[in-house]
Amino acid sequence: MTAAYVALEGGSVVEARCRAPGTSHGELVFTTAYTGYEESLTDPSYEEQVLTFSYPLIGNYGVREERFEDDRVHPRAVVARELTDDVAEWLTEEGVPAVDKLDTRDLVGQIREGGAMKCGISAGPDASPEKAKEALADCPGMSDHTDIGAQVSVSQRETFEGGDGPDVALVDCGAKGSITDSLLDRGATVHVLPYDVSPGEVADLDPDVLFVSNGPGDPANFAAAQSLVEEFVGEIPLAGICLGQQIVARALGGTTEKMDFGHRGVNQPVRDLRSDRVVMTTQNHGYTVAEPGPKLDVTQVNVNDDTAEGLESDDLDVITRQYHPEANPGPHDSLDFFDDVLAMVGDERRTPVAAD
Ligand SMILES: NC(=O)CC[C@H](N)C(=O)O
Repeated sequence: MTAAYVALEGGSVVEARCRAPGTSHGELVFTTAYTGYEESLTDPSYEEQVLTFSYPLIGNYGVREERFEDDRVHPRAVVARELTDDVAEWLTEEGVPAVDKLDTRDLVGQIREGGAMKCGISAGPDASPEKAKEALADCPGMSDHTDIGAQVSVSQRETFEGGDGPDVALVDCGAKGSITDSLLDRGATVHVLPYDVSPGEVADLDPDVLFVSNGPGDPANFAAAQSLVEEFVGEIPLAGICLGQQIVARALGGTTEKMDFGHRGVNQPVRDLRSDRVVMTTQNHGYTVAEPGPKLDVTQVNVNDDTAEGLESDDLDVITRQYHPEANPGPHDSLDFFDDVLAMVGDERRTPVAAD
């Protein structure tokens, strides 16, 4: 068995088996999702993180490109109890180190106790505990990645023609492909814009909706997208998913903070405060909105810890979600979010979550 080592903040080093060689580091986080590894591993929100799967067997239904959310793997390394050959080969081709045959239950327990932590990984024929520790010592904190948007965004506008629906300007801070697909499915035309697009370029486009995507890292490091929201709020309907919700909140006078270990999985319960309906949601975030600010109402909360899951303003035409209504992976219970976003165009806005 080719060796691998995972060095953790605090000094411990865990021995593992190499499934894809290399040296890497990142913020060690875990997802409890038991399916959807193809989607999670290609989700740009995991940029600069090392993803641990708490579910013990990853890869048992192969690797299919049609499930990918982007054209490359985003976590800097992958940790699981057991990775199949299919996934090991894929990650080897992608140059993303992967390790298995370690006690992921213990690792997840440590992250829950100590919070998301930095780690260093050394895997392959030349692997050593020292190399893993050196990689850990070089690991920046998540908030130190001050221009992380540049690593995941399109560099110029890409337009996807839809039907007769509205024109959506999607600010790509690391967008999952399923967000564009969900809008196209509803007849919208989607203009995918760089994360640092100027207000002038958006004004020239004259979209019907400004939509801020999900993405990696600290929302405080997306100043350009925040300025866009400040510029266009009240002029154009605004939507946001995950990082997008955090950026919109910050732009409208709210605050964000880092969570201990975040929410990552496909069964996070969310209560809509107006209908009292609870839906299961897909989540992947380590920051959260602490204060929504004076202009936004918290309309949905996480049942487990009461954090803000939905923010809205009827007056300003703003709807955002902290979770991932586009699913992929996970439940489809919240796909109607996209109907609600498009319904802000014109006068026919519906109640965001219908009571049963
Ligand atoms: N999925 C996302 O958009 C993640 C948002 C942000 N990077 C966080 O960790 O909170």
